[in-house]
Amino acid sequence: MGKMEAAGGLAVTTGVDVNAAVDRLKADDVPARVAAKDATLWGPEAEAEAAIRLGWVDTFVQSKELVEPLAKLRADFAEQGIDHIALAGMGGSSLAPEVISRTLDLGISILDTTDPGQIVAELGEASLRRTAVVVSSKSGSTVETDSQRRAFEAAFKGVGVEDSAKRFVFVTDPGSALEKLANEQGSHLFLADANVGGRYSALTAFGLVPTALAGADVAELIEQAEEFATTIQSEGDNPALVLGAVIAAKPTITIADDGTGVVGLGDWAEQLIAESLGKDGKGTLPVVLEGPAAAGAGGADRVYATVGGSSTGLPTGSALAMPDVVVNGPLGAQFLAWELATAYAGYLIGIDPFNQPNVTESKENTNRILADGLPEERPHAVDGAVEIYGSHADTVAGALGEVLTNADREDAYIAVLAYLDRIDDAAVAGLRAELAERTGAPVTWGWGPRFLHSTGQFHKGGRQTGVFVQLTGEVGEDLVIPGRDYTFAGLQAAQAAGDRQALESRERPLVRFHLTDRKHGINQLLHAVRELS
Ligand SMILES: O=P(O)(O)OC[C@H]1O[C@](O)(CO)[C@@H](O)[C@@H]1O
Repeated sequence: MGKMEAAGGLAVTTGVDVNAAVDRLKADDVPARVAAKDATLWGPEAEAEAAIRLGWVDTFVQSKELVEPLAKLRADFAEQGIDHIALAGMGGSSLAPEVISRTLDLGISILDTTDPGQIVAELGEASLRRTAVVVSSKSGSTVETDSQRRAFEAAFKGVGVEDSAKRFVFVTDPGSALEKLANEQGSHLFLADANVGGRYSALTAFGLVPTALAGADVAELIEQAEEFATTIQSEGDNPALVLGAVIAAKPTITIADDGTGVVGLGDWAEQLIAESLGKDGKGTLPVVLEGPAAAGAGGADRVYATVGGSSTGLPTGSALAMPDVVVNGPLGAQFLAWELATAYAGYLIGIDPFNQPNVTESKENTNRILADGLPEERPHAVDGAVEIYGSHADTVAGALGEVLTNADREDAYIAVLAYLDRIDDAAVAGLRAELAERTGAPVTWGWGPRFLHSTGQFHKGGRQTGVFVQLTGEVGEDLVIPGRDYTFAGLQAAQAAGDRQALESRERPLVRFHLTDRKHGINQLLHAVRELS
């Protein structure tokens, strides 16, 4: 399948012709300049941010200091009968732990949501008694994370857990409100390297604290990164350089696990690529696939990547869609390789890979809605358990048909944004592949509010060709957020409405399906899409 470059335990094999881009990166000395943390590389406007965001290039070496204290804390927890880890965190503060947890089968509960049902499900008494909660936030002020922390605190107290502050492990940057709170209430505290942005923080305290507490051998992950780091400036095989050129090569990159041992890296890489590269009206759109050769994997406008743990570089994808690039190697090496590659792609595309200028807009809209109330909206039509907004159609099938028509133009992509429970409502994600089968456009799936910290940046800051489908749903059991005058359902609805306003202000088509009964509504959506040709 074209050429393979392998070094430091990781192999990148690709049929995409990236020779010119790789030559440019080499001629401009980009690998050496990134290794030397040269903040001038992405231009004068990016310099100030880059100066405080390049720590990830080697900070994993310092991360070794975490290994012993984390082993001790895990043993202390075990002595107290605490053997389950829940993680409250969004975006870069939870996506790397999720990949590590899935790859090593650690069973960490990741709460990157405001869906009340998903949170209530974590608060059962039996599970609470054996749970420690890692609260991870670089800024210390992310609303979802803060709300989740408050819910756990109240729940621990509610079931009579003594000294509940000691059930919390905070991971944050020095000087944040979370650091202050940890010190005030006596919770466990791990401070992260402030010179690493959230999406580049996999091998810092953010990636390692929750996973080590759940039993991961994080020393091994660090060693894998260290081995791979020896290749950064290689004049010979340089897999990260090739991967960077591949990421920059086409408007879209689709990503699937190849089934050889790294599970779910696509969700993490999605945030890294979307927030780093989706801005200034350009960038690469990442699309996470359900598996090898899923619908919409390949196409002239996209690079299809598979990721696996085996270092043989042999793809296991079906003959239906052979990958354009195969990235094989252990997880620690994968993290560093994709981070380097994204920074290189930013250089090639001419984008600052360290800021996320459009993320705040939806957050500000949400805050305003929480203060002033939800905007008055009436559905255009009601079809069974589904209210339809933002469409001229009277049926779900008709409205989905409009989505396909809107996406029937060069450069368009479809984004389905589901503010639902990604565990209980998981079946609805089948909509992505169904839409992908029926259109030539890339189709990306996002669970709200999780995607707001990932592809949300691209949708508002990248190429303005998105066709959006927003899904919201009635809530069964709501949950108060202690100390706040809104509930989780209120926050979730305000986030959906805030993002809707941000997208609509760009005059992008957005149809919203509100499920008045989630199970029935999901069945209806899936049934309706299958009726479309
Ligand atoms: O770790 P924090 O500060 O809670 O931020 C979580 C996420 O929110 C963002 O800042 C913006 O969406 C991401 O870049 C980040 O990973």
